[in-house]
Amino acid sequence: MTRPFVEIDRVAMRYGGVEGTLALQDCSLNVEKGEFIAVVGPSGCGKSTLMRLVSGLWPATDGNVVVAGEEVDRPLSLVGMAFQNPTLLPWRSILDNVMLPLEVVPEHRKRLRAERAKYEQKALDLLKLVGLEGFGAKYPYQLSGGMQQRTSLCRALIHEPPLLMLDEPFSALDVFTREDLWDVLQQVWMARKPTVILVTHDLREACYLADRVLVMSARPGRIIAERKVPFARPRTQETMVEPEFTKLVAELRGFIALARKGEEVT
Ligand SMILES: Nc1ncnc2c1ncn2[C@@H]1O[C@H](COP(=O)(O)OP(=O)(O)OP(=O)(O)O)[C@@H](O)[C@H]1O
Repeated sequence: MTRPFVEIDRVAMRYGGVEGTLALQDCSLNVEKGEFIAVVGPSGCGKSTLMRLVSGLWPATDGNVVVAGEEVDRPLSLVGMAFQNPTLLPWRSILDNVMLPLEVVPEHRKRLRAERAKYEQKALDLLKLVGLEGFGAKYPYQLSGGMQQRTSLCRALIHEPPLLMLDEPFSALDVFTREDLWDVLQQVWMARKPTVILVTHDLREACYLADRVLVMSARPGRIIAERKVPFARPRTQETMVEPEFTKLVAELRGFIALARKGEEVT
């Protein structure tokens, strides 16, 4: 049997030393290669902390994080990330912001030098895919928040990372833009099958996009429930009005309500 692509084994994370905040405790989960999972849970339960540990941005206080068979002990280069706040570099054009991972990840730098035109075209194609054709030469301040967020999604995808870590990437967007981007992400996932970990507060988003939804307890966070999402792909607006979809969303909402009260999910 092949190993899961991401293995999180009884991880704990405490910020600020022994007296500090215990964000995660006894948190375990596995993600298979090419699987799309969503992590949901009460506010402050440690979802972003979990993302930081898997990306290697913080070391765990206890337990093990293994990605692609290797212990995570430094920031991973095989990961693409997008967060709620797009954090574009204001002095770089939109195109140059999208190209950034190719410049900072050593193994891409050489390829970029040899084939710049090809990668620029790829960045422009991604911008087109998210509805930003013609905006490559603009600067972040010239774009709306939603457009900046779409740029940040392109930046996460440009180097075709095998692992995509998305921490509430759509939460600041209006509902129409958000649902458009769900379809873009679904399209990218279906075409390339990266392994995806998506943190979201939006249960419809989780059920629209993921193969499996994992529910976290209140802080210190750990996984307390999971549900497979059985709907065929590509999922569409019709999927979201199916009774089974509504039922799944309601069930997950019930789990989170219990978690917020510190009660067990059975
Ligand atoms: N850098 C930090 N230093 C100290 N405490 C932190 C730090 N980052 C997070 N925390 C604390 O760890 C706990 C978990 O935070 P985290 O951001 O992981 O939760 P979350 O589930 O992503 O929250 P939300 O749903 O509100 O986005 C919180 O109590 C938070 O205050």
